[in-house]
Amino acid sequence: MAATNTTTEAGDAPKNGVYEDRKIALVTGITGQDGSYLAELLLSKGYQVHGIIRRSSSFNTGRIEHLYADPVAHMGGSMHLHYGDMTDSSCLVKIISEVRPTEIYNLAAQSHVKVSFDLSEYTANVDALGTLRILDAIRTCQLQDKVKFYQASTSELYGKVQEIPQTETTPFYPRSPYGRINCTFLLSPTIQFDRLKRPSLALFNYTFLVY
Ligand SMILES: Nc1nc2c(ncn2[C@@H]2O[C@H](COP(=O)(O)OP(=O)(O)O[C@H]3O[C@H](CO)[C@@H](O)[C@H](O)[C@@H]3O)[C@@H](O)[C@H]2O)c(=O)[nH]1
Repeated sequence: MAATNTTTEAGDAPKNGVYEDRKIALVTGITGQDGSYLAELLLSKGYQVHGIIRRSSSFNTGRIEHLYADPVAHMGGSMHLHYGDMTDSSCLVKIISEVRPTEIYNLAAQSHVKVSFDLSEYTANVDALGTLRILDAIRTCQLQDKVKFYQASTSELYGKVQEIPQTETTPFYPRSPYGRINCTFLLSPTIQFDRLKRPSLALFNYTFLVY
């Protein structure tokens, strides 16, 4: 896998401060199940897609290799990968300032419920603080009025469900560190950025609730 730092098109200065004509998406968790499907969809819609991936000694790009124009050389096309980590604020600021995305999709997560009991501190660091780091990076790059932000959430918010089916008004009842951490960051964009366009979706195996 060759992670690139391509910023030529993405880093173009906005005309009169307007970014809306550009379709540049930054996807965290792009190597995951949902991130890879999202990247595929965005590319099919003509987006330039930038993904943040963690360094790994074993290959972790199996789900997105077909999205390169040249899958053998891992090059070409509209997908660009950047090494980064949700626990590293400086790399998030650097990537966002270089890419200057018009849309950010935060799908990176320690998403395994059982593992969230075993690694609760790490899960909170990546899932909750990682989200705050992205939001802070958007503000540091002064993009809060220009970027649309999407936060992936989870049906684990409802853990011990209080009503069936769940709706936007169903009370949360998380029963795992993963679910509880998702409750925390679901509220954080509201607190930090009144003006940020920020849909948050609880993902229900591909049925979506929009907040
Ligand atoms: N860059 C970066 N990526 C990370 C980090 N930690 C985890 N990731 C990435 O986050 C992705 C998680 O992928 P999966 O484990 O396959 O999870 P998923 O099923 O796609 O989960 C997504 O959907 C869930 C709901 O269906 C969400 O609840 C979850 O938060 C996530 O967005 C992977 O690409 C993983 O490498 C990190 O610190 N840095």
